[in-house]
Amino acid sequence: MSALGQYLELTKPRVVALLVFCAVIGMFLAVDANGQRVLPTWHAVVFGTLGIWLASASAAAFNHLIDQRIDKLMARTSHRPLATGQLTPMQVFVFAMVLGIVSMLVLVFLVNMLTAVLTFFSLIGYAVIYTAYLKRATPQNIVIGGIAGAAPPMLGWTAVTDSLHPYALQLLLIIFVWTPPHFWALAIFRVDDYSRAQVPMLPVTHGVTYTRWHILFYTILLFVVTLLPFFTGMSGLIYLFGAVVLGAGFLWYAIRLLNPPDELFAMKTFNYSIVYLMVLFAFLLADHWLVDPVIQTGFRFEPVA
Ligand code: HEM
Ligand SMILES: CC(C)=CCC/C(C)=C/CC/C(C)=C/COP(=O)(O)OP(=O)(O)O
Repeated sequence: MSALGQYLELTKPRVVALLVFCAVIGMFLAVDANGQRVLPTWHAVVFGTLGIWLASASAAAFNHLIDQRIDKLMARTSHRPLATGQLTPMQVFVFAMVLGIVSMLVLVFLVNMLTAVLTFFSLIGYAVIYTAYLKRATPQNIVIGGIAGAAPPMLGWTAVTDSLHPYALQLLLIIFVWTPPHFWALAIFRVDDYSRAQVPMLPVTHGVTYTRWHILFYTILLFVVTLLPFFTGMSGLIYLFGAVVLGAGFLWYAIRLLNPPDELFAMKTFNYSIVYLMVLFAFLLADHWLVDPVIQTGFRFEPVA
């Protein structure tokens, strides 16, 4: 792989693509203090996206740096630039720092301080709190660490409005509850990797059966949490339809995973989780802009004056 390809690999491009997709949708879901739709300025969209993307890429590069010992031991990650020695730790450190600093400059000077601060906490939350500490400390690592990965729609929202709205926190909550079934499905498939590297992921510490039940529990919780945008008046019937159909699909996978038909089923569940989140957010967006708010149902959130 070319040097450019190696650096690109450090940024976890596919994961970060979905993070940024959710952030951009967060921008286009923003409402003002009166609950009216806000059309974001091109300035907020371009620089907000750039800043959030650079910060996520920086966090991903720091994760490569801190996890190099673990990555070398796992089949899934053994090809990574640091694991193979194609890049040096110093190169990765400088790259991660440059991305992080540029992202902060963009957000502080071209977006707003609130988004910069929240993005900074997300970067530290993933790169330091999750990677350097939680990942090695507890099987609840990805549940708690999931808060950082769940932040992007909220960051997109604040990039546009410069204020935090309960609706934005609802979007964070959706990704937060989605993360455990997303990750544990993969961890079941890769349990040998994690046990070889002695990372205390749930299937290693508590076994695969226990993890399957946890996936089902979080998938039920996710089904309930994804109804919130409808019942708080943030979204309408188009979204409700999408959330119920997608959620029923996820439940089908989670229930089947208790007695999987084949070895690959956990991986299929993991792949579904990614399609699920992408399409769910597309439904939020479509619902927000395609339907006249007057015919939306549900209860509209009334801000406190
Ligand atoms: C703490 C939270 C999370 C953990 C522990 C986690 C874990 C993982 C792992 C281990 C992979 C496999 C990566 C690879 O093989 O390269 C993965 C893939 C992926 N994750 Fe997550 N994830 C988390 C949160 C998220 C979030 C918040 C998003 C997006 C909103 C996301 C989107 C994706 C995507 C799109 C892939 C597929 C990448 C590919 O095809 O290579 N993840 N995740
Ligand atoms: C600023 C901001 C929004 C930051 C969020 C950063 C970010 C890239 C979150 C995604 C979460 C993720 C890929 C976790 C996997 O880490 P892992 O170490 O468990 O997986 P690995 O073994 O594939 O490295």
